[in-house]
Amino acid sequence: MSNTFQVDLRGIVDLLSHHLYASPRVYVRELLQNAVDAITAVQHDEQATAGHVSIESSDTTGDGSLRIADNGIGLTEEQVHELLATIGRSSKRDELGFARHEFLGQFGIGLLSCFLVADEIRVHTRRAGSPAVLWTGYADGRYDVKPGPEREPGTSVTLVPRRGAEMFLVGATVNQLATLYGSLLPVEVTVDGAKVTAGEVPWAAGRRASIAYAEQTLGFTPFDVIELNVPEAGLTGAAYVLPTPVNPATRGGHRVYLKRMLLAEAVEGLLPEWAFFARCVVDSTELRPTASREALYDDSLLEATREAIADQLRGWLVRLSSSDPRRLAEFLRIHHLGVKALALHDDEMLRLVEQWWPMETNTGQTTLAEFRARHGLLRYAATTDEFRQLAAVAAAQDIGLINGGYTYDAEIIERLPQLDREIKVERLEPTDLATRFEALDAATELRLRPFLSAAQRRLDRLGCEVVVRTFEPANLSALYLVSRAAHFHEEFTATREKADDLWGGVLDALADTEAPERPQLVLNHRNPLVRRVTALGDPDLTALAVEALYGQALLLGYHPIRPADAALLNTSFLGLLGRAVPGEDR
Ligand SMILES: Nc1ncnc2c1ncn2[C@@H]1O[C@H](COP(=O)(O)OP(=O)(O)OP(=O)(O)O)[C@@H](O)[C@H]1O
Repeated sequence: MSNTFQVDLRGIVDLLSHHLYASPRVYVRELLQNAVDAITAVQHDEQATAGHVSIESSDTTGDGSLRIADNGIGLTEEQVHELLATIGRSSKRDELGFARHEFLGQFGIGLLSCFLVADEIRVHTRRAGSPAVLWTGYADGRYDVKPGPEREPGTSVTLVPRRGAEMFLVGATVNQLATLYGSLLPVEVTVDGAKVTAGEVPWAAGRRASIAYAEQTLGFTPFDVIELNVPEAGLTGAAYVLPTPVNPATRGGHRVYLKRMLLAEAVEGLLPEWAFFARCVVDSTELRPTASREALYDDSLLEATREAIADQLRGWLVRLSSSDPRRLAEFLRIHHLGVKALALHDDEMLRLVEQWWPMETNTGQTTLAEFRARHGLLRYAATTDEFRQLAAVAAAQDIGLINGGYTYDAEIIERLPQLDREIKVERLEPTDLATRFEALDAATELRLRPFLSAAQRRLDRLGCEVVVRTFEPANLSALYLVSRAAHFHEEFTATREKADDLWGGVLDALADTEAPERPQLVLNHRNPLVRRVTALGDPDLTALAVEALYGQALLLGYHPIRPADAALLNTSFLGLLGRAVPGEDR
């Protein structure tokens, strides 16, 4: 024996309201959609008069109910039984069950959303050539059908509000919702007699109208407007470039219309992540909604559309670079983070950054292209700290240096040879500069030996090696240089000290057997103060001065100050102050 499933309507309505639809407000959208589809259907059938949808809110009906009337195709009694009373049945699918292209609806559940705000739905309908029918559906799952009063072909749906949902049916709310969802519909819609449809899509009405639309609906005056056109998705629209920076991690949503009915105001997935600098408003005839009609169905067409829009945005940037570089520079000032993120995997964007984005160098702000033209290669410091340490010394020795420490910059520089094998890139490390330091002559070296060993004794416990060299600029007294290996070793030792026995054992097994070079304090013998310090006769004062130079070099290079360093800075400062202030202790 075969039986038929029973459906508990209350359960279904509960499911829809809590899990499918974001808010009961969507009932206006579903009703509008049915009315527009009915008009579309009649326009396909015969030579029809202009379609019209009129909504009367509870302000006009006066009895708390809402009525929406269309002059669409209407239903016969047989269709009423089949379509209105069967959940999931829709006239908008073809024999194979695919959504028919010309309609907005497809799932056969839209009318149910009215039960989110109504206890009772009355549908008064007539198909041309058939008698009028009155169908009444109740929230508890019952419905009845009887002959209705005479009327023109078409349908009117009346909602009797549920207790507590009356506010969804009042004029102001209904007007706001009909405008939100339906203002671009190709069929005229009125609410309590006032027209809410605009006719033309705003991005087709010229640049000025398009900008005014962005100001009104998106709340900003765009930096620029890019026209969008993706024929395979039947998509037209505009991408509005944001006039202020946004966090690349926050995903911007886009305003999407499907067949001129608003899908949602913050749809994700329409643009690739890198294009966070644009907000789009688009209308598509081919993209599909999810059943909630609040998001786009993620299929291969959406993917192809995303790529096509990405191409159009990329094309805009490239065009700007050739036709209006100053405007491009302005754009980059606002959105450089996004463009740089994109440059990490997109050659065109990489070229754009190389040509147009000014980076910090030790000879001022210049683009990578200019830098390369001047210095022959791209020499960079990988962190801002390293750059600060090296910039002045490198400049004094006529070595150009780029600060690769800002977000993405080092990766961008490293990726450039992939674009053009002619481009040479070199990472400069603090210790690389040591080779440019000149050794002292033998006599001076000999003379400084006692000073050096005293200084070394003083700094041994801090794990630092003291050397004296001559280098430019002369006004720089001392540099603290840490190689990458030494830097790693410092971190490693700190971890080993904190680790428990088991983990410590593992770390020991990993440790390099050879001790790495120690950090160096390089004193500059070209600096007059350093010369005087090396010539001091007083051992206590020498020690204080060496410690002060060490501390100053740490600070200059933005090195981390360990507790031992802080203690040393403190004693040397107070010691020197003690020496400098005249008078006897009392
Ligand atoms: N105003 C109307 N005029 C004519 N037929 C209508 C009207 N409203 C509903 N119908 C009929 O009732 C059927 C069911 O409507 P319902 O809104 O539940 O689903 P749908 O519009 O087919 O799909 P979706 O769930 O995607 O909205 C429709 O397919 C349509 O045939």
